Amino acid sequence: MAWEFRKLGPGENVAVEAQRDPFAAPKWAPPVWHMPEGLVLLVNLVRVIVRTVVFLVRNIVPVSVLSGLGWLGYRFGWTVPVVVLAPAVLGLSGWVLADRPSFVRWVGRPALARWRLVTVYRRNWQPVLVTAGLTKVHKGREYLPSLVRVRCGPTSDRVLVTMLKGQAPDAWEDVTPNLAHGFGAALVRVRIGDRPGRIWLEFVRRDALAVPIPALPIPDASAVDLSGAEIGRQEDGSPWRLRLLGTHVLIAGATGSGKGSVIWSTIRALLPLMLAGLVEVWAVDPKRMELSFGRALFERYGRYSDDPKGGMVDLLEAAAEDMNARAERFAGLTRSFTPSREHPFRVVLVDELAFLTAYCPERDLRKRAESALAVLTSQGRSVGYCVIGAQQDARKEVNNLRNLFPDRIALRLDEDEQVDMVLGDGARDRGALADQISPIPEIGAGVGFVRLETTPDPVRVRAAYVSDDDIRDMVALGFPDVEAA
Ligand SMILES: Nc1ncnc2c1ncn2[C@@H]1O[C@H](COP(=O)(O)OP(=O)(O)OP(=O)(O)O)[C@@H](O)[C@H]1O
Repeated sequence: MAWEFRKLGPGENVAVEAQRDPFAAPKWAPPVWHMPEGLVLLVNLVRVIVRTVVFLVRNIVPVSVLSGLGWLGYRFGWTVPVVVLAPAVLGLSGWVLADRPSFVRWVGRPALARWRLVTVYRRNWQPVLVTAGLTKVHKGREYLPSLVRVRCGPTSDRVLVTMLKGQAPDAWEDVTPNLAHGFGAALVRVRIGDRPGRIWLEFVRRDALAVPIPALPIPDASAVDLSGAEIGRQEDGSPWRLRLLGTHVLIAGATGSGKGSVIWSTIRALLPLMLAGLVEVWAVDPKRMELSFGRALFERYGRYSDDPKGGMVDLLEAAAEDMNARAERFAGLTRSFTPSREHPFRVVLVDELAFLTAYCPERDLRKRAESALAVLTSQGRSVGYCVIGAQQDARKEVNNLRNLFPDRIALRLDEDEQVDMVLGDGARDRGALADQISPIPEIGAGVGFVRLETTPDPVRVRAAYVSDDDIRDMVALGFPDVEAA
């Protein structure tokens, strides 16, 4: 449609639709006002002043320091600011040398957070959010979610965001790839914020778990905590502690995903208590691969079976029977379990659950194994029994005991829908991308996601790698008499 202007008087122009047809009804549009140049300049000047004041207030500390030093230099010469700065620089250097972690915590990280706030997040905030469709335009006005705070960790940034009124975290979860590319991060996860209407965006700058973690040192017996045995590292660099007391653990992962490293790191963490007679590991090893390496250890400090003709099922049934006897004995006496030599904490380790519950050709054995496992997992927690089951296939039809395992670990999985089957509904949307873990062993083996009790958000972890030599050393430690002979 073409428009033309009609001048009605000085400074009064009217925009009307250009019409070729002389008989058409006239169409009128609002007048276009002439804006005096001086007013335009004034408005722009006010804008610049407001922006400068906002910048100065937001950056009050660096601006005050720099202007103070500048003023000293101007008033008394450049040596004065240097003399003023020197003790501060010396003090900070001394701090770094004396206590680097506290310097990083109180100075390094906040300074990095400030820097990334200004140069990465605030700078790209509007264009990225507009492109990702997270802004709204209403009556010609653009509404933009606001950026509250940035915190920097060793490998990731956490950005606190106030969403638009009426927005939900799902809207952000749907566009995490856009946010990752927009802000130059490897990965973005959406976390619940400190109050309704707010979320934390976690921008992963680099993969802290990309390098294998060597086997952890065997702890002292007094340092072993059955409520949190250290078996690897979390993405934020803190130890990954696996709870064993009062729970059962399911480890799901495709072939080569590193289930063995989770199993062996757990045994390694328990070894001192096994040697002290306070923990027993009963191992069921249908694959005869992973666990057979430490067979001697289980036979001496627990039990071991790889017999497909019924030995493995017998072992499970013996465990269930013993557990029942223990439950009867403890009934009404105690509610919390403390391991002793008489009643050691018993870990029942099943390397491939699906073999016993789905693949075993004998129906009778399958049924017996399933019912022994169901008894152990449903009643064993409070009397010092913990079942650790590993399995390659997370599908429901393969393992319908899954829900009896309160704690579950998802290592690399073949399909995205298996993630929620293992970790529970919504886990993948909350960032548990177990199907995207690298199949290259050095990068992805032993890497997985867990859900901790304290937060519904899945946490990325990596188990330490216990090599064959490490296992040999552990076996040697378990047989000091043989070594001495
Ligand atoms: N935590 C780890 N860090 C680095 N490399 C690892 C780790 N765990 C395992 N690996 C490597 O990955 C390979 C596969 O590991 P592993 O045999 O434990 O997988 P799995 O899940 O038990 O497989 P399967 O189900 O086929 O037995 C191993 O050869 C090992 O070298």
